[in-house]
Amino acid sequence: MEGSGRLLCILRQISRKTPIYSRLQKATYCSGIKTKPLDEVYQKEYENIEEEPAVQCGPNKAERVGPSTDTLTDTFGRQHTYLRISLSERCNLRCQYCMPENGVELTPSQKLLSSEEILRLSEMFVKEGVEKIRLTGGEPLVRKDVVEIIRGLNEFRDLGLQTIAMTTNGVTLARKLPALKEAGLDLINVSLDTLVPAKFEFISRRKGWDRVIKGIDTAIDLGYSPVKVNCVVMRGLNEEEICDFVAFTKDKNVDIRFIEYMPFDGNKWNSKKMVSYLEMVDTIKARWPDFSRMQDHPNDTSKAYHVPGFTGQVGFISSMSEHFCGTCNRIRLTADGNLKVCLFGNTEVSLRDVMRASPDDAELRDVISAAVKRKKKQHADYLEEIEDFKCPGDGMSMRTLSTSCTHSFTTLMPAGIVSATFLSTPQPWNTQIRQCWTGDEESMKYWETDRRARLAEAAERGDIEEDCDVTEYKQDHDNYRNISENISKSDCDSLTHVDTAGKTKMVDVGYKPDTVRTAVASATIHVGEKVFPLIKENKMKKGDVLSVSQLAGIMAAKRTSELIPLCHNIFISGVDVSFVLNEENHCIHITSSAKTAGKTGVEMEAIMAVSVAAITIYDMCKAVSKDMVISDIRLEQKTGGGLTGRKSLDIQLYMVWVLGLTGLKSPDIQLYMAWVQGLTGRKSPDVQLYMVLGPGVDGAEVSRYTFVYGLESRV
Ligand SMILES: Nc1nc2c(ncn2[C@@H]2O[C@H](COP(=O)(O)OP(=O)(O)OP(=O)(O)O)[C@@H](O)[C@H]2O)c(=O)[nH]1
Ligand SMILES: C[S@@+](CC[C@H](N)C(=O)[O-])C[C@H]1O[C@@H](n2cnc3c(N)ncnc32)[C@H](O)[C@@H]1O
Ligand code: SF4
Ligand code: SF4
Repeated sequence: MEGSGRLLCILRQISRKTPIYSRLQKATYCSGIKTKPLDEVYQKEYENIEEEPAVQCGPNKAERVGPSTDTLTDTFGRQHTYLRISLSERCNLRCQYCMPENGVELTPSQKLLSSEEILRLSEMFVKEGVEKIRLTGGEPLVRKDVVEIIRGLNEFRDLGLQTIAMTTNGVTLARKLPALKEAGLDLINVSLDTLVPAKFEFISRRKGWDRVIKGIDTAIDLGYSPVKVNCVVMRGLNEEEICDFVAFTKDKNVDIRFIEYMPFDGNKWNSKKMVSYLEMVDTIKARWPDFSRMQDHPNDTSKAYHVPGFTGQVGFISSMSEHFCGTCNRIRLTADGNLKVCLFGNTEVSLRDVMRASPDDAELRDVISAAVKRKKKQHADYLEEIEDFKCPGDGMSMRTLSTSCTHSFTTLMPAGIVSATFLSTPQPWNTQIRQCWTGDEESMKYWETDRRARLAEAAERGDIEEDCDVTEYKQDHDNYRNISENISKSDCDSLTHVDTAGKTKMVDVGYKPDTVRTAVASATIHVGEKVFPLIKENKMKKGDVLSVSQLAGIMAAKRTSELIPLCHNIFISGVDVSFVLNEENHCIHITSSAKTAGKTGVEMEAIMAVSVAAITIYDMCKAVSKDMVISDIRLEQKTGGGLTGRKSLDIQLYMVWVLGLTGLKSPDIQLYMAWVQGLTGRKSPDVQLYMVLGPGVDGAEVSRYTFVYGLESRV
């Protein structure tokens, strides 16, 4: 709807929502060109309009919830009644999808907004029609004057401010929330991406899971309802926890909001890591078929759902697959005082400079109005620029890729019976994630360098928040060390493939018991500077190099016995191939893991997988350059084999759970682990856990414990 039609619509909205006629004095044409005051031109129409239900108007069907003035109305008729203020650029976590490991470059403190400046700007925004202010960041709670700021905002209720909200990582929430509430905080959103403490540490590169849970519980205890919990879902990292998170809403009044992973500068986003809203709904419906949609609130970013009978609810923030720009009512203020009219927009205008130059609000209003009028219709333009972004129509291919991820477990719940399939290998969890979290070189480096030293450095820099226990960060991380440290080098004392007469023979493994065996292999292909960017940006004419090579590797592993003469044909229960791109050296590191439950090992399959994946990369890229070198094909580690294997399992534990978790919790597993550690003298013993779960036992819960301890578990 263009011109006067849209304007009429706006007028209808305003008449419905705004009893104060004077607000109309400031309204202008939606084209953004300043014109005569509305009362002169459209008085007649205004008078003829009766109150009526919400009208969706304009090409974007903008829903007006608030009576913001023209200053905050954009050219698409969207009224911006929701201001998000970043209180700090700093953060006490380093979530991989959000911040680089060493944090962001910090603005000098004199350039940051003081609390007085934040309050002055807020007051002006509220006078212009902002009804909701959300404090965010960085991490808002690292700001020392946060309580004073909320107290100051609370003074603006009479001016029209209805809601003061905060989004926090929750690490220090439990302690600070009573004061925040007393100062006037109405709503709280807490971010939590995993229910597995050790995984939390991997994702956020800091400890603190238990603190966040405590923060959520404190918020519930203090009467916040619902407490919204934000979970960014990333394939290969936490997607398998979606149902666990839904189960979390069974008895807790929380609103779990699954967020589609969004691309931001340098956060290594790629479409394969993104799990779309519809895919998540499918996953949940497979377990709870009556999982259903609820009524959304206007302007909500999330689509509300629930499992009937559950206390809490679920939401999906589908910024990528189904954007909600049409009803956008948000603007943002950065910690250094820039106004950002769109989360994805590049344009920012400094309100700080205008404000510091003049005590008069009029100039500020003009600058804000001009910026709001420049706001684009939606962020799709930005997404189209991201070559890797594909609409979730191709969700199937994403799903296909994810099925090769060996560490993930599925929790299958046919009515009343709990069973779970655990495919994790007996390595510390971080190694498993490293294999699955493809292409993330930064994470690889992180685990490979001495984190204690780096944490001490961070503490010295003051990067770690004052009230976070630094000593906690410095704790020994032995638990997470790669198990390969503990596996002695293969004792090649005899060559079993050659018989005494020097002829070849296939070793009879018939007498060996079936045991679970895993192998990890790696290879490197140096592709050179011409080819590297084409692979990285997925621009190779022949197709998606990494996806094709991944499939080639997996297929090759399955056919190893046909190609290597004396190899046994074994049943492979899982195989995964992943890649890490090394920009500096223009090479790709390929890792594979293979798994079987049989009489002989799977290292040949793992080695085959990386070899063929490397050759396939060569094949896909040879038209661009033939200067590629495949090197360093090797076995990284091998586990399993029971008492007859060279790198034998330390122990197999059998456990039976029939009475639910009351009788068996994390400490029990800890106890067993201590016992096995004592028995074997190894810090990370190689343990296979067989579990028989009875009805009423939460398989997912049990799996979390075993996952944390890096146990191989079979149910
Ligand atoms: N596209 C887009 N996504 C946003 C915007 N604001 C928040 N989000 C998404 O919503 C997620 C959760 O943000 P929160 O800080 O909890 O805020 P919120 O969802 O607006 O909170 P409510 O006020 O409870 O609706 C973010 O991680 C983003 O993914 C926005 O302006 N545009
Ligand atoms: C940037 S954080 C700031 C507030 C606070 N530090 C926190 O983590 O809640 C606000 C929200 O943005 C989400 N977020 C950050 N990076 C994201 C990304 N790449 N994709 C989707 N959501 C993201 C976070 O999970 C969090 O819920
Ligand atoms: S806690 Fe929030 S601001 Fe900090 S790194 Fe994580 S998402 Fe980003
Ligand atoms: S991307 Fe921009 S326009 Fe779209 S909802 Fe977010 S802030 Fe609004």
